Amino acid sequence: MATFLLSKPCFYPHSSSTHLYRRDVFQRHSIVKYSLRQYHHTPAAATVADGVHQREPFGLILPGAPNTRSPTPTPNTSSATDAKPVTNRPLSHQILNPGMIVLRNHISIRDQVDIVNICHTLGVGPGGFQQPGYSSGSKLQLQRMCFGRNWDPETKYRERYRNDGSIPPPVPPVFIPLVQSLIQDAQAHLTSANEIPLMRPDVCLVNFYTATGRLGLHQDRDERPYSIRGGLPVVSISIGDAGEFLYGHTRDEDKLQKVVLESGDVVIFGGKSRLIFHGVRGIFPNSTPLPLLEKIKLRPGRLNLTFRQF
Ligand SMILES: O=C(O)CCC(=O)C(=O)O
Ligand SMILES: [Fe+2]
Repeated sequence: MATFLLSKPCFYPHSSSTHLYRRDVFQRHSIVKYSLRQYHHTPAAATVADGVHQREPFGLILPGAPNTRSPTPTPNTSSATDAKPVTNRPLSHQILNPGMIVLRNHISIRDQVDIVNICHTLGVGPGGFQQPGYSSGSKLQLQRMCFGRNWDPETKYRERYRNDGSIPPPVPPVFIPLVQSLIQDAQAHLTSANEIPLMRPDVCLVNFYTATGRLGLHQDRDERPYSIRGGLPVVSISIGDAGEFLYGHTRDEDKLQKVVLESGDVVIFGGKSRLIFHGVRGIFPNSTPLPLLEKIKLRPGRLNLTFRQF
């Protein structure tokens, strides 16, 4: 039976290095239990006769075996006890703005695999991935699935049903403690925990960008006033290919700042940055870490989950 672990980083230095190492803190749960028992009873499949849109299932995991190539050899200068994090990137953080932080490499490869598995299973089911668009016919340059509440570029959170007649699955419960522990990790780096308040995620947008994917500059401002005015943070997890993320308190492209988000990175923006403008300018193709591709045949591209409290 497949298992599901959400491990969070642990802030204690390894005895022989300044790198920080993870500790697994959550119990393993069954992904099969979550994805199949809980969610696959959602509404009947849409048909053309209903006058609703058909949708091609979009899977995150490609058929076939994962990449079994061993990672590029690196000179082994360390002793046997001097273990390296699996992606060779240390845990670190960067405060980007008041109320906005990036936690680097905070999602373990094992958890990334489990997150991909959950999003794949739900993504091919009712309420799964589709390319959002406008009534004019123009489309966003990504595949998207919502958890908890339907969000549409025109009707925002107002329409319960999607154009294919389905409703989104709820936020998988196993994500809730993960998101909350990420917020707590962020708070530990701030002068005051109030800069990024704790929240309980009940909605999430799950985006998948292929090599040509992107997302225009926008604010996440459609959640309830309680959430927006309270500065309850958006917690954004990136997996797969790296992406160039733009942000700033302005729409002026020249004044925006940018940061490259890699697999396992987490951006949190709340408090004074809750309404920050942000977008994804592009994807760096073939930049998914090999240790991830050795465990799961993730489709080329970038997966991003943004959790919010509605
Ligand atoms: O993909 C990202 O990093 C950002 C996604 C985002 O801003 C959104 O879905 O609202
Ligand atoms: Fe956003």
